[in-house]
Amino acid sequence: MKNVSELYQKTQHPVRILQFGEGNFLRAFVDYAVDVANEENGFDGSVAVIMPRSGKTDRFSKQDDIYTVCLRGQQDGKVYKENRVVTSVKTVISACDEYDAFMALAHEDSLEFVVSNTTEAGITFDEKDAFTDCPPTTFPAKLTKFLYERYTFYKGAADKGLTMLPTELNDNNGKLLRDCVNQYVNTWKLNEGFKIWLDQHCSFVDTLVDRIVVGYPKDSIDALQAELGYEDNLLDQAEPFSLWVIGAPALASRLPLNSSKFNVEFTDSIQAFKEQKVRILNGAHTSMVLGAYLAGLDYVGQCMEDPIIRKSLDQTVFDEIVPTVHLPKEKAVAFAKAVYERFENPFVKHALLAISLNSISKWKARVLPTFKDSLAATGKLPKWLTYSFAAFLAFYRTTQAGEHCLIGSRPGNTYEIHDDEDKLAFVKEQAGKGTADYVKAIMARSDWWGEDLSAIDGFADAVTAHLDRMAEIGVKAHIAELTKE
Ligand SMILES: NC(=O)c1ccc[n+]([C@@H]2O[C@H](COP(=O)([O-])OP(=O)(O)OC[C@H]3O[C@@H](n4cnc5c(N)ncnc54)[C@H](O)[C@@H]3O)[C@@H](O)[C@H]2O)c1
Ligand SMILES: O=P(O)(O)OC[C@@H](O)[C@@H](O)[C@H](O)[C@H](O)CO
Repeated sequence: MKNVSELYQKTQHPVRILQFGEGNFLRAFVDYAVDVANEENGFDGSVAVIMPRSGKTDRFSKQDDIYTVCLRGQQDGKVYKENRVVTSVKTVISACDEYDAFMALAHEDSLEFVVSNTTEAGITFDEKDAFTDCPPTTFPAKLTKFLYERYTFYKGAADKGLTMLPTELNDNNGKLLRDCVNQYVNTWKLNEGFKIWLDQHCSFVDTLVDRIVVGYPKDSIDALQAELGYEDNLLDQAEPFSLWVIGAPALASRLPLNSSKFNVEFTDSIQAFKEQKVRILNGAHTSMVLGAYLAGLDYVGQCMEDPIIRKSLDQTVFDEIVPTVHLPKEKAVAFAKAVYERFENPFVKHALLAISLNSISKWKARVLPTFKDSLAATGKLPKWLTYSFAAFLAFYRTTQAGEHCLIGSRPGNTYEIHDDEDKLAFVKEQAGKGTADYVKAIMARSDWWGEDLSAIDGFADAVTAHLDRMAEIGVKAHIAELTKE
């Protein structure tokens, strides 16, 4: 079978976008949108991708950076199927191994935008980074060096400033990125002219993204390749739904990515979109998947078909999450119902284990604010969100280490637990203690949660009781029991 790159060729467009992150999400979202906009809207742009962490780029170069995005799902009550060969990626460069090539991109006359998705762990400041490092470790440090190179090369020209569009799911991602860059500028004592250029001619915009991307579909790849008639080792699978909310209405004309296949909303008020999406969609994922996995399920679609897990999700979403969303109730309910249809998508298998990655920072960002609002509004611990913390603790509880991960177990198999290594080391240390001590030790990590969760009245006892009951009758039976309370 021929490779996709033997059948398709890269389109030639000036590099308008620098992209930090080579992951599945950006390739099925931004690069896909650019590809469509080149065809439909005359965007005339290509993307230079930077791999922010160490790793090889040869899997991209072997295919001349070309790959297929396979969208599968329901739209307007009909089955939607699209196979699009994306040719908008001009190059993929490793910031670590090809530092000079990375810096040379700062001289590209046509460059206008910087997009990123480095996960919620990526936008951060590390005091150990030095200006002389080539490259420094964090994404914001690399970006600061890149911007400085551009400023120097173009002698501070006003029209060479860049617009940063981070897509990480952190709150106020644009501001967060700007703050990190400013911290590097100050720590590295970069010159006043650069500071002014950064302030006046560059901008950092908050954005919110929404599309379920499952990446390379290991289970169905043979059938997909047979259908396509070629081999594609970078194939990326996702749902048809797309939404990119960009917090700068003035960008609409410069970034014509809205098309018949991709939705972009330019608005001044991004926060309402963000709260609704992160609390309902991501919150539903994070509060459901760890317990559902321990109960024997593997994919989101299976959870939607399982009467017990489905009922637990209904009660979590409609009784506990939706009432905390600061939007008219009908709107939040309608959004939740649409999310359910996306979770039910029979064509895209979203693995619970994929969603389990980094559950500590996810529970903090995606569930804790809802938990606290619900507690404040009702004066009671929300039953399901309390249970979700216990499910997280049950999923993480193991003393067995693997390579850069922990090894957990459920009846019938073991599984890998991936999170920050220092967090996993602490969990492993505490896991062998008595249940109440294990719960308190994790809850007391204010540096993980932003506060000491064991200080919340009754929370530690309630979570301990859930863990005891799960151990006694099994996770599935415990969930079933809770649905009847
Ligand atoms: N997959 C989805 O459905 C989806 C949808 C919306 C948003 N997202 C967001 O996109 C992010 C990536 O998802 P993905 O599916 O592309 O995963 P992926 O594993 O395919 O890619 C992860 C990317 O993040 C980079 N990265 C990871 N840790 C980093 C760090 N500490 N510093 C710098 N770069 C780092 C990697 O180099 C890679 O480019 C997720 O965190 C999620 O918040 C994903
Ligand atoms: O991609 P992650 O690992 O940060 O989170 C898992 C899912 O909750 C997430 O990918 C959603 O599917 C996505 O945010 C939908 O837009």
